[in-house]
Amino acid sequence: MMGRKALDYEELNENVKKVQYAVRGELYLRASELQKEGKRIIFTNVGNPHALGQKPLTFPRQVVALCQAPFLLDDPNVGLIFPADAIARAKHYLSLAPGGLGAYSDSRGIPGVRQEVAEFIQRRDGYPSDPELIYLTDGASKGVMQMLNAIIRNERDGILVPVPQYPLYSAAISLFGGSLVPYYLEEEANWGLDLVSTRQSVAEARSKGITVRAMVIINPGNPTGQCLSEANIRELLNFCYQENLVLLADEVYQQNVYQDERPFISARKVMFDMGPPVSREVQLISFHTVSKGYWGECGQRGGYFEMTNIPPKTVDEIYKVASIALSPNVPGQIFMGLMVNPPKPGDISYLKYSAESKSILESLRRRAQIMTDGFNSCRNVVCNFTEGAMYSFPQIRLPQRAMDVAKSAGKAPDVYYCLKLLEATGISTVPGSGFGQKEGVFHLRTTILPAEEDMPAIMSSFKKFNDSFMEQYQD
Ligand SMILES: Cc1ncc(COP(=O)(O)O)c(CN[C@@H]2CONC2=O)c1O
Repeated sequence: MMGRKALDYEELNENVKKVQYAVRGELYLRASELQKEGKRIIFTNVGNPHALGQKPLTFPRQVVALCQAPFLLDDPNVGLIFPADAIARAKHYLSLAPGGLGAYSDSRGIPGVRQEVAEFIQRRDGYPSDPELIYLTDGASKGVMQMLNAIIRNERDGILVPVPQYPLYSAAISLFGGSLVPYYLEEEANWGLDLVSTRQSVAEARSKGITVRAMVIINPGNPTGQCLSEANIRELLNFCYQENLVLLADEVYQQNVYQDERPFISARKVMFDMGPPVSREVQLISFHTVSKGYWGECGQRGGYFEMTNIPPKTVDEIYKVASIALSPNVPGQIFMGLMVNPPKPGDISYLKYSAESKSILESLRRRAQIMTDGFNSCRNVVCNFTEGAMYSFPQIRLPQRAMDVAKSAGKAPDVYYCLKLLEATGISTVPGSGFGQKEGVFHLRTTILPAEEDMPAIMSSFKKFNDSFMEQYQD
């Protein structure tokens, strides 16, 4: 009888078996089953704009199409189909990528594209940025995982993560064998940050022998949608300075802002505005992606992280690890270059690019309002407005009887509710338990991405389900 094999379940790395990732968890799997049975499913579980009908921006696709098929550039009719600035840009990127899109690039990404990212950051923040400290990655996820892997040494290393949080963080911390140290966002304060309770969380972790090493902020927030004010970010930077924490600033939704009171401001800009000692001492990693914003190019897997105040020897180690994967995907890098360096006023494609972008962003803003109002029209639902990002995270107040029935079915109350919602309406959401929430309080996360014309019908379908659910289970 042969002994167990390395890839038998029982023999797997325990960290692999422990890891959870709710965005594609039980609800998603059930929704996929129902879809196979022919039920119409509205997949609002993932912030995946093009999967819900959003059209890609024209200019980037024109440039990448020409980069993917450079023989088109030799066609005498190419100018009849592609605008001159797309042709010029494609030639520019092909000159930056020796061997074209089929060749590995530098493990940190194409230098010329990293230069474009540095110039974008300089324009955005008003402070110099060094392309040598910017690494292009296969989506922001890979950058986040690489940095967490570098920081976590063992299970006594803690990472401060906002709760509710985007489960990439809990999953990666678990996978790398570290400890998640939660800091709770205050729903009643519009998902605001409470540093007093955060300090308590750090003190409690330290009393258990945890070394808190880094703090994650997600701004704008996922799933909560809040936008941090400049004052909030200053507070956080002072906190990281005092507690000697690395700040991991996840800013992938920086283009997705739907209110004017708190426009996006980067952690890096606030840090440099503060000046020394904070601007010299706090180690900061900032993340961005082409998956979000009004681009929504999730499948292209374009992302970057920028390192600030990181010692050269550490940068060398980060480079070494990046080299293991040889090269970030090259098309994704070109999408990143195009996103940070889009057509400018006067360019042939500027008007079209600007009109397309504006239309998407304005529609997202309207959809955020429609969804928030729809949830708040239900007597047992309370929903903060989606100030930014792409999600709505309503609190669902459930009758005790519903919670008892859920428990007897072996389900968390919000999982039970979301499964019933899915079966009744085809709306596929993620239960709040997948993001973390305070004890006894239940939420669901959906996206504001369904087509605007479908939104009213979706919200009335939700309200019809919710009201009948409440009637069925009222105490
Ligand atoms: C806060 C945050 N950071 C990073 C990522 C990863 O982005 P990349 O595509 O660049 O790897 C996501 C994706 N958001 C997931 C995907 O869709 N729904 C979500 O909650 C995210 O929400």
